[in-house]
Amino acid sequence: MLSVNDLTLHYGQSQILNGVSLEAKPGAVTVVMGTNGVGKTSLLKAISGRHPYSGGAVAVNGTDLNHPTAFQAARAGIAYVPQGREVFPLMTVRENLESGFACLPKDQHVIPEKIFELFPILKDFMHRRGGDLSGGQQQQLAIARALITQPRVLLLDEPTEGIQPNIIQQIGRVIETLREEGEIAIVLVEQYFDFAFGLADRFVVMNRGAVTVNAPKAEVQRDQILSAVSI
Ligand SMILES: Nc1ncnc2c1ncn2[C@@H]1O[C@H](COP(=O)(O)OP(=O)(O)OP(=O)(O)O)[C@@H](O)[C@H]1O
Repeated sequence: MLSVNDLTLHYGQSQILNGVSLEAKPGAVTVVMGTNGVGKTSLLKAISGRHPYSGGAVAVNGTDLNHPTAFQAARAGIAYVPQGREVFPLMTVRENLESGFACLPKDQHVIPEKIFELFPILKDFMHRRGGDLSGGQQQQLAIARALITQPRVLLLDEPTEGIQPNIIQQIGRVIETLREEGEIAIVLVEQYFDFAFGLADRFVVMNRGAVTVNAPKAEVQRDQILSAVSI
């Protein structure tokens, strides 16, 4: 379980997050939505240790991570798939996957067969360079690399951006599979409304660095969320 409590974040003098709180439970998809620039990516960066937060707390299963570095957050079970994927272009698919081993003990440096069940294309392309894959394949590689770290929390930043429809469907099925397995808390930042709405168990809507809606799907109307995230 991921708990974010009263998180604030600044870039220099600009305050971007103004006390964000949310919880994400294992086996559930928590969708974070909001218009451009409200702070969704900044929130994921703060949770994953990619940018320091100024105040508040991030905890996994009740343990406060206390301003973690990216490595410490990964060790604590937080995996982050950034917007734009950040696949290593000159490294092979295998090497990209193996980079996820960095936060695991040596005896766990094995790529689980489950990765190839979720993403069969990666098995065929193990020796291709990351930069030679299509955008959709790179997105699958980025999610697979995150799963290699055996996370308890998976943060996905706009995984459908610039991806063709059939791969978006595959990514949706992977998210559903992870939800059914019930081990990982999934936090999905997504602008593709129908994709996000279809997968969501809980909605967090942000506006200007603050949470304006935080509710389970059963308690919200589609149009309510749609109007909250439309300009
Ligand atoms: N490194 C940075 N330095 C200064 N300002 C930044 C930095 N990164 C983001 N910002 C600003 O912080 C605000 C929030 O950006 P952020 O990327 O978190 O929003 P977002 O909701 O993810 O937007 P989008 O949907 O466009 O990705 C924006 O005004 C952005 O310009």
